[in-house]
Amino acid sequence: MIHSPEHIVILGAGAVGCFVGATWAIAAPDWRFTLIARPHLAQDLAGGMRLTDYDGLDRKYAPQIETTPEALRSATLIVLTVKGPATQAAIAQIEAHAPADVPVLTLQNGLEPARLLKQSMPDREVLTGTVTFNVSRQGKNQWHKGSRGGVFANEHPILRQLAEAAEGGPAELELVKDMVPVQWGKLLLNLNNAVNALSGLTLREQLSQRTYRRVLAASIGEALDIMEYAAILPMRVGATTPQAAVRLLRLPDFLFTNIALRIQKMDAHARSSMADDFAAGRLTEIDDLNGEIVRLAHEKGVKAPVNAAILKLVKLAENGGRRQYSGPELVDAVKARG
Ligand SMILES: NC(=O)C1=CN([C@@H]2O[C@H](COP(=O)(O)OP(=O)(O)OC[C@H]3O[C@@H](n4cnc5c(N)ncnc54)[C@H](OP(=O)(O)O)[C@@H]3O)[C@@H](O)[C@H]2O)C=CC1
Ligand SMILES: CC(C)(CO)C(=O)C(=O)O
Repeated sequence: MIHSPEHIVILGAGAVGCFVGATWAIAAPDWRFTLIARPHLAQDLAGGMRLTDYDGLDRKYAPQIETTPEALRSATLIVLTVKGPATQAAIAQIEAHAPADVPVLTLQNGLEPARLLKQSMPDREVLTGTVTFNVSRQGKNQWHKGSRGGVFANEHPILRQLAEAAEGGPAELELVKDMVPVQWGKLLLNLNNAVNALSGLTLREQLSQRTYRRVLAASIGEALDIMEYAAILPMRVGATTPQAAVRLLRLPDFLFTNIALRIQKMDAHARSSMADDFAAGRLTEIDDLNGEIVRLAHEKGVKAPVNAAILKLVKLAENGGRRQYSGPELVDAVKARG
C-alpha cells in the first residue's frame, strides 16, 4: 500500500535503470518516477518502452525522461544506476542539485561505488542495493529480464512501501538491515562478468562450456578462501550457496546445463554487463569486481593469482588487447599470468 507521494529519480537510464525503474513505476502508479538519460536514449524512448522477461512479461510503459540533472531538485529518493566509472560525475550532479536530506540508493555492482558515495557525501543518507538478475537491451526501446532474481536493498521507509507495491513483480524488492554480506555474495556472482566478457559469448553459451566454468570456479573458490581468511561471510544471493556453486560449476556439461542453467532460467541472449562494456568500447567495472578480491588479498597479506590474472586480461582488453578467448585459451592465459 502506497502512502506518501514520492518522487523517485533514477540517475542513469540504462539496462538496470530502465527495467527496474519502469517496473517499480508500474507497481507504484501514484508516485512520480523520472529517468535521467543520455539525450540519444531519450530520443530512442520517445515512443515509450517495452519491458519483457523469460516468464512472458510484455508491458509497454511511457516513462518521464529528463536529459539534465535538474529533476534531482524535487527528488525524494535518488536511485543511482550508472556504471562504476561514472559514479564520481554522478556524485557531482547529486551534490549540485539534490537537497542534502534526499537519500541515494545505489544499485551498482561491487562494494566500491557505495564506499565512494559515503565518503564523498558524508552528510547524505546512502542506501545500498543490488540487482541479482540480468537485464539486456533488445532493440531501441526494449529491456529484457534474462535470468531469475530480484533486488535487495537496505531498510528504509520509502523502500518499505515500494517493496510492498513491487511484491510478486519482476523487480521484487527484499529489504535487509545489513547489505554488506549481500554485496559480498553478489560480488561472487559478478566474478563471472569478466569470464563472460572474455569469452565473447552469451552467458548461456559460455556457462555451457566446462573450460570457462573451470576458470570461474577457480576465481570464486579463491575469493571464498580470501573472504574466509578476512572473516567475511558472503550471503547467498543466487540459487545455491557460493560453495555449492563452485561444486556445480565443475560438473560435466550435460549435468550443468540441465540442472543449473534451467533453474536460473538463463535467457539465450543474456550477456554480462561487462560484455556490454566491451561491446560499447567503454571502461569496465573490473577494478570493483575481481579487483576487490585482489585488494582484499593484498590487505590481508595473501595472494589472489587467479583474480589478479583475470584483472590483467580485462585491462589488456580495455586497452585494445585481445577480447575473445576460447575456454582452453582462457585457462592457459589465466595460468600464464597467475
Ligand atoms: N545489466 C545488468 O544485467 C546488470 C547490471 N548491474 C549493475 O548496475 C549498474 C548499471 O549497469 P547497466 O544498467 O548495465 O549500465 P548501462 O550502461 O546500461 O546504463 C547506465 C546508463 O547511464 C548513463 N549515464 C551515466 N552517467 C550518467 C549521468 N550522469 N546522467 C545520465 N545518464 C548517465 C550511461 O550513459 P553512457 O554509457 O553514455 O555513460 C548509460 O546509458 C552497474 O553497476 C552494473 O554492474 C547489476 C545487475 C545486472
Ligand atoms: C546479474 C549479473 C550477475 C549477470 O548478468 C550481473 O550483475 C551483471 O551482468 O552485471
